Amino acid sequence: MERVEGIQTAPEEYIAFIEGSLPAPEEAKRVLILGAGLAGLTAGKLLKDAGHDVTILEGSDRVGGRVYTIREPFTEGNYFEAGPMRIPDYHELTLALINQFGLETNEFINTTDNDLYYVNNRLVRRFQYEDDPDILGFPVSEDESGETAAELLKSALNAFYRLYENSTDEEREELVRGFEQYSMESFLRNNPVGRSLSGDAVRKIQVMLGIEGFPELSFIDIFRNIISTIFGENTNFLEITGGNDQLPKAFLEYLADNVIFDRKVTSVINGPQQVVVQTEDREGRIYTYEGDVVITTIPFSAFQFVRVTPFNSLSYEKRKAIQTIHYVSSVKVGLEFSEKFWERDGMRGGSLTTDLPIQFTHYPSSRIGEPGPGVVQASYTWGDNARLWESLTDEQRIRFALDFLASIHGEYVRDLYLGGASYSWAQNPFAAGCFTLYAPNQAADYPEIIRRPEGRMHFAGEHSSDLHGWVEGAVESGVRAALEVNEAKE
Ligand SMILES: Cc1cc2nc3c(=O)[nH]c(=O)nc-3n(C[C@H](O)[C@H](O)[C@H](O)COP(=O)(O)OP(=O)(O)OC[C@H]3O[C@@H](n4cnc5c(N)ncnc54)[C@H](O)[C@@H]3O)c2cc1C
Ligand SMILES: O=C(O)C(=O)Cc1ccccc1
Repeated sequence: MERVEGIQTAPEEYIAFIEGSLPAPEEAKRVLILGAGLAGLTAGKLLKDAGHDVTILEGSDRVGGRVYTIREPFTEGNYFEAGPMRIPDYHELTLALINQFGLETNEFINTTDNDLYYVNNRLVRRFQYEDDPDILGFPVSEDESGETAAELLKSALNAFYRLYENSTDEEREELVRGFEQYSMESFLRNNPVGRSLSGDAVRKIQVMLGIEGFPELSFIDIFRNIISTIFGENTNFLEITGGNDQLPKAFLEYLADNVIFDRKVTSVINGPQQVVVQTEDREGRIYTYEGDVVITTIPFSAFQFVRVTPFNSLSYEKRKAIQTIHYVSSVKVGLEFSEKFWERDGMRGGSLTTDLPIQFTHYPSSRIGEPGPGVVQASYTWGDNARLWESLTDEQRIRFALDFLASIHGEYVRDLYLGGASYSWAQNPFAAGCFTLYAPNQAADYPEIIRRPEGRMHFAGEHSSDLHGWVEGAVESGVRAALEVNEAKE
């Protein structure tokens, strides 16, 4: 499935702002930025470069937010990405930042013909499955047999896909409004513009394309953010060699004087003359900061614990969006082994897809062929599937993930196991979820409501972009909010 042109592309001039600078402002402002994730760091750097007085208040003790590379307890420089692992090579703003900071990248090998599928107790390779799409035993209907999940999905989406691809921006807005009522599952089962699929064909798509975790969520948002990207046939991905946390850390070198850690924001006074932000540190000590404007990048899930006054300084719609925007959960488990056994099993990058609770396993794309220990992202789950793992302790997640890997690669891998780590984003109070995916009936009106400034408050973060769940969405929103503040007249 090709990526639809115009999806996931930021405004052209944003690259110029990142590579150059914002236009000179009429007057410098005191800017308070809430959150030192990629949105806050991007906005902070642009506004500092433009001459504003920037303070970034971060609740945790590190920059990066959902960009989080876990390095303990792994050995020899190994790590696993608890957050982003892959950057599409057309996410130009993210690539511009990576290049600006001189960071090295390597291909993230998202899929190979050797990919493993372990479904309905059958273990096959991708080339075998593509040769015989019924090999995994989904009881699809007669006219649905002989088609892979991607082919079934493409046939069901084609009409909408063509409509969307050949539409102007205005026509796309109408399309979004016309189709926002559909969940992924309802669209596929009762297709308003094309082929409807049986429940078992939908199940095959959900398992094989990993969206079984959230079939009840917005068809439009899943189409825009997953289908034409991750499963786009010609999407190439990259990763930052040595860990994706090097991008936020590179920002910190430049913004060290502007970021204040251990400052959990508890309230914002969005006043007519200025803003006042109150924070707490881990010992409960209160710190208050004054500014001319505030940019909040705090995920709207966690933002519900921040008191904003005067109450009417935020509109009813904004408060409704803060309270009702949907966040998907996610849990990842990384396991280190003394040998890269997976390479002997033909896995050099690529993935395992399974109906077992681990859902997705991703094999390393770097240090391939080098002797010594390696870390496998043994489990990556979204939505309902992630909730299974949230119920477990770190040790239980590691043990279950090891059990499932051993059932696929052989019991001998247990003897090679060195150590592991897991991470649940729903259990991080500064994220309270993994990323935004709209529920039905949110895709048309929410974008404008979420991102529009109100009073002296500006809103950035992946939730405020149309690239939900991507670093690119965070960066794009940081540029937009910085531009708004830079141009705002007092
Ligand atoms: C599991 C997972 C996998 C992902 N995979 C990919 C991928 O492969 N490719 C990709 O491009 N993107 C991926 N993403 C999405 C990407 O990580 C996010 O879109 C992006 O990092 C969000 O950046 P942000 O600045 O909007 O938010 P965040 O990174 O969440 O930053 C918000 C900041 O605010 C801080 N904060 C929160 N509450 C408070 C408070 N009350 N007071 C003070 N500070 C506070 C947080 O600590 C955080 O530092 C993934 C995300 C997850 C979780
Ligand atoms: O690439 C990934 O793993 C992501 O998390 C990106 C993403 C974005 C939106 C929905 C699902 C996955």
